Amino acid sequence: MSATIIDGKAFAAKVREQVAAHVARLKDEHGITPGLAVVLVGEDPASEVYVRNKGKQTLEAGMNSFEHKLAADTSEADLLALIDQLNTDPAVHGILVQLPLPGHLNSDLVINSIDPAKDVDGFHISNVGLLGTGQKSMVPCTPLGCLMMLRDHLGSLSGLNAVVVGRSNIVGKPMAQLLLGDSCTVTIAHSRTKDLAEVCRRADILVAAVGRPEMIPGDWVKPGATVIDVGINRIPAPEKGEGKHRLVGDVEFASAAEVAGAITPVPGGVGPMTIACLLANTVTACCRANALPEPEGLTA
Ligand SMILES: Nc1nc(=O)c2c([nH]1)NC[C@@H]1CN(c3ccc(C(=O)N[C@@H](CCC(=O)O)C(=O)O)cc3)C=[N+]21
Repeated sequence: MSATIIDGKAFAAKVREQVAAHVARLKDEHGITPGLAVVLVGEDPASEVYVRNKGKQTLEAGMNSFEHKLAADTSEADLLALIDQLNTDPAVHGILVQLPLPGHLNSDLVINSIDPAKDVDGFHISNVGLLGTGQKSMVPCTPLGCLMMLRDHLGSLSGLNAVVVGRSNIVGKPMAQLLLGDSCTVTIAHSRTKDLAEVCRRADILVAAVGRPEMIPGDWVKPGATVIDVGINRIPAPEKGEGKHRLVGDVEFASAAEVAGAITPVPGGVGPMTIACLLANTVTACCRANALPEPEGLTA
């Protein structure tokens, strides 16, 4: 293995320290405590673990955490009423509605009912439009975390060929916008892309966000490239015992690490950075709501 491992877990811990320091200052100097509300509809066990981790890290950073767990059959009207209440609650600076929502709920409608200033996921159409036009916005947490790691590792991204594999609204598209904002030449590839391997081999920066376990082998990676693996896929691991699972990314780590200049591992890469950026976005939203200076280095 020749690649540098980009330690997202350690990086995320540093980001959380910066967040905590800023939160302490907001409390001391202004008597303000940032608050994050997380809304979970239904009882997906994986989501519950994730929501619990977010709540724990929010409190550890000195912020308030408000968890709202609703039944799987909650009506759209009830969910919209809760969001309305959170929109007007001055103690709530950030609102996250855990996705995916149960099928009977229109997630576009729900997301777009969140006050854009409190939309710490950056999924509201108004934030999407602001990001796309290079204006100040709330930036989606996963792509923001990827950008922080890329800037930290590479310094300038200017002029580099970036290939984003995956075109989702939550990762692929906003990631492409951020890379364009840092003057990369950006290609968005996806499952229908012709000669995907060739396209990937041109990438100085390869971001994999397709959600298919180990889909990208090492021989699709340009020697020396920086590889960001967004995938978090749970696959059976009979070698660990019956019914056991392990996490893998969208990139075949062992072979890619032979070729890449740097690579993020799964777990311990993009995942922890996503949660750290959620906390960072909550502080940013709180500062903006109170017309106070924003934390430096924690926004795009
Ligand atoms: N509105 C909304 N916003 C989200 O940001 C959002 C969401 N809905 N729905 C669910 C997904 C999933 N997600 C993860 C974040 C961090 C880890 C993470 O920290 N993973 C650890 C491993 C955790 C483990 O061991 O299971 C790691 O990669 O090292 C995982 C998953 C955010 N999501």
